[in-house]
Amino acid sequence: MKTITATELAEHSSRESCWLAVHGKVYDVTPFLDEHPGGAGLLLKSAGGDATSAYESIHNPELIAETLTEEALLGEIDTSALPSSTLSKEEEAKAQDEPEYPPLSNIINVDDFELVAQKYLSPEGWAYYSSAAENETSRQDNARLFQILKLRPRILRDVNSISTNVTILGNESSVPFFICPTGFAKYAHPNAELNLAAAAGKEGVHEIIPTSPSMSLEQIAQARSSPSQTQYLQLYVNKDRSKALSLIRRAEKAGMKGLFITVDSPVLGKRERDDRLKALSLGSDAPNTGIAKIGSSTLLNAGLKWEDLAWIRSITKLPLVLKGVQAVEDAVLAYQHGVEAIYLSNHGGRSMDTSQAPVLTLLEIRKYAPELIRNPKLQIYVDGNIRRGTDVIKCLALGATAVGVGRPCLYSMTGGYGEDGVRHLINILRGEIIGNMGLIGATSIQELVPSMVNSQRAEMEIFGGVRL
Ligand SMILES: Cc1cc2nc3c(=O)[nH]c(=O)nc-3n(C[C@H](O)[C@H](O)[C@H](O)COP(=O)(O)O)c2cc1C
Repeated sequence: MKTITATELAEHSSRESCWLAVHGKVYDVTPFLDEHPGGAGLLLKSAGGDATSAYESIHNPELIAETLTEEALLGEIDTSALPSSTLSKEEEAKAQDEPEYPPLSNIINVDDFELVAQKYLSPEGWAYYSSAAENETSRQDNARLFQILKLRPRILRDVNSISTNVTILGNESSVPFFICPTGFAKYAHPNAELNLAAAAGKEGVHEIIPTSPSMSLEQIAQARSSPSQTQYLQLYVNKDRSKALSLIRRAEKAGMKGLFITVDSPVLGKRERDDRLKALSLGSDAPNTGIAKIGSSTLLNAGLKWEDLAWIRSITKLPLVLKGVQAVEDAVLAYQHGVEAIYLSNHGGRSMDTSQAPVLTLLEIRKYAPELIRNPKLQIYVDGNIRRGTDVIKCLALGATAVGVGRPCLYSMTGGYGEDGVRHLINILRGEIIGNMGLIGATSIQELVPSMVNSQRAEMEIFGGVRL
């Protein structure tokens, strides 16, 4: 392959001729400038120089080969000849002046991690992680529902020995919560999904890997701490069936134990904080494009239908979960279509704003289709602002098998905490679950029963017009 010098590279730093170096290879991205989902401005920022860290902070290493034509690859460059940092003087000064983050022993609840994340993350990273759709009403409502559900502790039961074990899709988990799939984990830590995998394995927790992680599925599978560690793949079913099939085959080969098919985002929710920030930083030529749009442009499939489940079922033996069920009617349909589990979620409020909180959907199912609750053929998972052990206990008592934790897992890696931060987060939640199970009078998850939750106020919000 041809060798390109740093001087030669630097000569191509304009819209008319834009070359970039990524991982020691030089690409001519001029014809791709206007197709880049993040806008030409992002590419031009690194034009004529090394774009590796900018590329890596967002993209999966495989994406470049999948996206650019063979002709775009011009040659190799000796990376030691390139300037070691593309940071501006102000950015370098800021980096040296990094704020100190508290030791993990000072982080005593899940929300403490959010405060660190807000300080640590770049404005883009913070907007992408923390934002939700439109007025962010659903994100806030997910939290409000947990506030109006009240607990009814039972007394004088021997709670000396408490077990939090559950079985999720036939696999043992030490706790009734798992790590949700989340994209762009590298904003939080350079080792991103490797931290999540290692921490989950050491703590006996399951994790769901997103369709488009920031490193390859195979690398994440290799980060397991034991071969029996449980990982699942979240699937945005690609419009192109051959691509969907090839990802499913990779998931099987990499030992994933189930497919979580995301169904709450046929199109992308309008994330205004995310879009606004990108629009500002890229200037007037930028499309109205936040990180979410960049990441999802090739993933979402607006044409996906119930009938497509039969095709997925026909090509794999992996258990299927529908992630993003938001109404009892769809819970019943999912059951009729024979999926192994439904996952009640509004995507952390990031898809449709004012969509009801998943725990309200759980109450809706209890009211209209109680036969689905604790049904041996169907597990139910819930997510959306699970931040306390009591939130977990409320969902389980009302019939969920397990719950998902999203943003906090990303936040827990920030501040340089990495894998230790994720382990600390898991143990904070585990401790709160054990403590509150003791207080409520339950020694196992099975002993958490609906009468331990006073859901009367929340039930007044259940939709009255359901016809099944
Ligand atoms: C930054 C971020 C990225 C996400 N990426 C995905 C994704 O790629 N696929 C998916 O199914 N859900 C994704 N989600 C949704 C989560 O899986 C989960 O449903 C939600 O975050 C749960 O709410 P919580 O963050 O309040 O715990 C993402 C959420 C966040 C915050």
